[in-house]
Amino acid sequence: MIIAIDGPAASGKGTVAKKLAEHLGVPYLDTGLLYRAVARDVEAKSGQLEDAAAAVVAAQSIDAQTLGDPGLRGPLAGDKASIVAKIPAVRAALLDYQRNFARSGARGAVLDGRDIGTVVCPDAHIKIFVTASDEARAHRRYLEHQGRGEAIPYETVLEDLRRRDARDSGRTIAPLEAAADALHLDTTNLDAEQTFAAVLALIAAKVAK
Ligand SMILES: Nc1ncnc2c1ncn2[C@@H]1O[C@H](COP(=O)(O)OP(=O)(O)OP(=O)(O)O)[C@@H](O)[C@H]1O
Ligand SMILES: Nc1ccn([C@@H]2O[C@H](COP(=O)(O)O)[C@@H](O)[C@H]2O)c(=O)n1
Repeated sequence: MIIAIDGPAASGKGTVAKKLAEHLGVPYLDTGLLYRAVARDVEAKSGQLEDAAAAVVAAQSIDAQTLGDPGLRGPLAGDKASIVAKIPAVRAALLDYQRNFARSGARGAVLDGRDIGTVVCPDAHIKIFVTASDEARAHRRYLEHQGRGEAIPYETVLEDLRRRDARDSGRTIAPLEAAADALHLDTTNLDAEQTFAAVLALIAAKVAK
């Protein structure tokens, strides 16, 4: 069973996707890391995030071993990722990687991102679009930064999130949007455990249909 989980930044999709994959015993891919890695590599090579040719080379040579790089975390890496993510040839170059991953698990896989249900795995058995209010998402990310000892003001975090969401939703190719057949989950008033329980309930209801 392929499960596609999409949603805006800090909606909690990665947390629930990872937990779900562990629960089901299937592989999990955080596809945002691919775009973050492309931004890191293109910047190291050409210094220009908008250098489409260099970005495509970086996308074609993604090294899974480097996706755990702590330098890929954080708001700056996310912002840079959203710049290379607007380049159509980069998205095309990452498609095979993501689709091969989705097919790699004998019993399925869980992928999270922005376009998994719409573009990467349009035939996914389950699609979930996770949202939360801007303020709830910013608060979560603010706490996350604090936990890492990074003192970023809440207002800055909120502005960063909104700017990135606008870029992701407004791009012409594979924008952040729910697939027509996605199940929607608003996690504004749910903690991570409640979100996981809600996702399991959505899946059970869909499978029972
Ligand atoms: N339901 C929840 N309630 C409160 N906090 C949550 C919830 N889900 C996740 N979190 C916390 O919120 C932060 C963002 O969660 P997460 O990284 O899963 O979001 P995301 O949607 O995958 O973000 P991104 O797309 O930027 O990677 C993390 O610190 C996480 O621990
Ligand atoms: N399927 C995806 C996943 C991510 N992106 C872009 O990467 C940025 C970083 O993603 P995170 O999930 O790690 O925050 C994101 O803002 C998108 O621009 C994408 O386009 N498609």
